[in-house]
Amino acid sequence: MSLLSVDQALQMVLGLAHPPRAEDVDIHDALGRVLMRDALSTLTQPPFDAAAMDGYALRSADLPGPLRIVGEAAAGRPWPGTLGPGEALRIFTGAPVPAGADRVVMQEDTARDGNSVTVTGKVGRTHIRPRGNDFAEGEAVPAGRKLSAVDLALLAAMNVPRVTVARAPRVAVLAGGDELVRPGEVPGPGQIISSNDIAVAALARAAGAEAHILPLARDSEESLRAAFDEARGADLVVTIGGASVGDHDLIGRVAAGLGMDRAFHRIAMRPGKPLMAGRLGDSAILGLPGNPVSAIVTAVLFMQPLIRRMQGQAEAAAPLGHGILGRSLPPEGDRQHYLRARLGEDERGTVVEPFEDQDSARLKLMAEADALLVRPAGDPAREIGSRVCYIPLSR
Ligand SMILES: Nc1nc2c(c(=O)[nH]1)N[C@H]1C(S)=C(S)[C@@H](COP(=O)(O)OP(=O)(O)OC[C@H]3O[C@@H](n4cnc5c(N)ncnc54)[C@H](O)[C@@H]3O)O[C@H]1N2
Ligand code: MOO
Repeated sequence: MSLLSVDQALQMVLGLAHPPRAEDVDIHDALGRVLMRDALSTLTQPPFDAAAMDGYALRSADLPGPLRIVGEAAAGRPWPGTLGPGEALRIFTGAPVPAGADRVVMQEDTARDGNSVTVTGKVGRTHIRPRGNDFAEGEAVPAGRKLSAVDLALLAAMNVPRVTVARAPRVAVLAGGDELVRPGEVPGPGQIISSNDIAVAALARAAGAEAHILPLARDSEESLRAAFDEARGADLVVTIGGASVGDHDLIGRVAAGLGMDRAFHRIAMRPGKPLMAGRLGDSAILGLPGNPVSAIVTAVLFMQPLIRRMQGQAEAAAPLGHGILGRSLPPEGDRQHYLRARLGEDERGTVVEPFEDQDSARLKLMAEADALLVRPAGDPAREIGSRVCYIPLSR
């Protein structure tokens, strides 16, 4: 039987997402959250025609003067009058431009003599920011948007102190294996440090989740059942390891015993063939392979998109870039291949240079990669300079 393609598997994984749940949060707490309702500006910005430069507000018809200075306006200190013929107002950036004036002349282009000012330079732009030229009352930051630092500033300027966002999906990360100990502990004979759960939880958080790393499970059904019990209530349970065909690969068996409705448990992907997905009670479940690179690649390709979809993001899949191949490659096998690669630039554009060694246990090489070069199953041999797709890896 042929294995599911990566695209088919991704659609099934995205289908595991529950509809996003709404909560209201203060904008201070909204970084990286996904808006569920349009956030509507309660203000127009600027609220008045505003000076864009320090200088003098005046009437173009009076140029070049001399003009009589009748007062002063600064940001937060408007001048209440109307400018008459032959008059100028000393004005500072951000101040309301008074009625009657149609331009601000920079002070560098003027000569002042006591209470009068003459324009000495060439006048060009009006240096007035018209009311509403940034945004108008009622304009929206649209639903579906993942809020950046700049978006938070925009919401603040719009006087929107609270927003309705998708609740952060709760993700429980479950690593298991008798060989694993925690960072800082001293590994015994045959033991290594558990690293995958650290990366997977961080990737989950980067996609907007609240991630919780469970205690390390041992290679026994009892230990795994206890771990699943602790994961109860999570929107998504992500297991790591124990997914392949070895005698100790228990995850699938234990999850099945607990009633998991499995969507698939192997896909045509390299690395990452032993990927599993399904549903366990109210939780989605993703079983990532144990090899460090395989766990991280499948987390980027499946877990992060699922977390994004759980927050209502339409564009959930990992983004694709296009570039030029930096080294020749032999024909591909029957699984879609994600090769760790470095990105460079030359006159042809982005150059994608895959590493020679693609061992899925080499974490340090993975850490040196900027991108995953994507090669479809059955891709023929490729020459240097071929056009290729890649998934950028954020640092
Ligand atoms: N006979 C076969 N053997 C294997 C196959 C296969 O198809 N037939 N597939 C290989 C592939 S591909 C992968 S990927 C691995 C996946 O195996 P598991 O998901 O069952 O993972 P484990 O056996 O538990 O571990 C594999 C490897 O990764 C290390 N590991 C596990 N968890 C962590 C962790 N949290 N942090 C760091 N390292 C971890 C573990 O010690 C093993 O070295 O199976 C191949 N074998
Ligand atoms: O499928 Mo494994 O994930 O190649 O290392």
